[in-house]
Amino acid sequence: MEWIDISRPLFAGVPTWPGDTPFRYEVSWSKAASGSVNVGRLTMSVHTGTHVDAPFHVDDEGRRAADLPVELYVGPARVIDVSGKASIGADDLAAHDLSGVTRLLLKTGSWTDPERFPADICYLRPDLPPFLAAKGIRLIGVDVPSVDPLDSKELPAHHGLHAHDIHILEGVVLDRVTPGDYELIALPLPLREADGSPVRAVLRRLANRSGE
Ligand SMILES: Nc1ccccc1C(=O)C[C@H](N)C(=O)O
Ligand SMILES: [Zn+2]
Ligand SMILES: [Zn+2]
Repeated sequence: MEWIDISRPLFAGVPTWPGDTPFRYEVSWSKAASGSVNVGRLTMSVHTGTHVDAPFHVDDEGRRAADLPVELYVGPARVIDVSGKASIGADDLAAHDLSGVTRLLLKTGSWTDPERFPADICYLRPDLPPFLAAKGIRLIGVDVPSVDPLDSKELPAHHGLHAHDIHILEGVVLDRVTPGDYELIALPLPLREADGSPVRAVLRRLANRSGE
């Protein structure tokens, strides 16, 4: 089985959260100047492209990127299609059998133009975190830049997920991914202070178990 890259490419001009630090890569020391190598430097918000939020993003006492348990970001994951909805709550997932699922990726299809930051996205309603926690889910992934509405200041989904110890993966690309069971790798960098981290996220199909 092939690995499917579900990461967004990072380049100058990659869509970023309005007002946040633009992505930049520059060769700070060129091969010509150094006589031996090109050496690059990155400037970016950690919430760019495909990334994880660390609890410190919404909680001053919360864990930083380097404290995130690697086990959470490697292992079986279920991809489900929830496209065509303005938001997702417990009702929307009631028809899905999520027994045994610890990592859940929601294909909302609501970030349609990868070249632009979306104007409107499918978000998670406040009744979703307790529902997911009751199912045993520990990691939720979405194909949009946030689990909350883009204009939200209170961030109920971020706080609700954090309160239920469910970790957040944002900005995955699921357009080419068929719903089903996969092996996921989406490891954060060991950034000691950071409130999140870019990740390289990949999926590999697992042998079919359920009929989904
Ligand atoms: N970059 C920002 C700048 C200002 C305010 C919010 C953000 C965010 O990134 C929030 C988003 N819910 C996120 O976790 O990615
Ligand atoms: Zn984020
Ligand atoms: Zn977030």
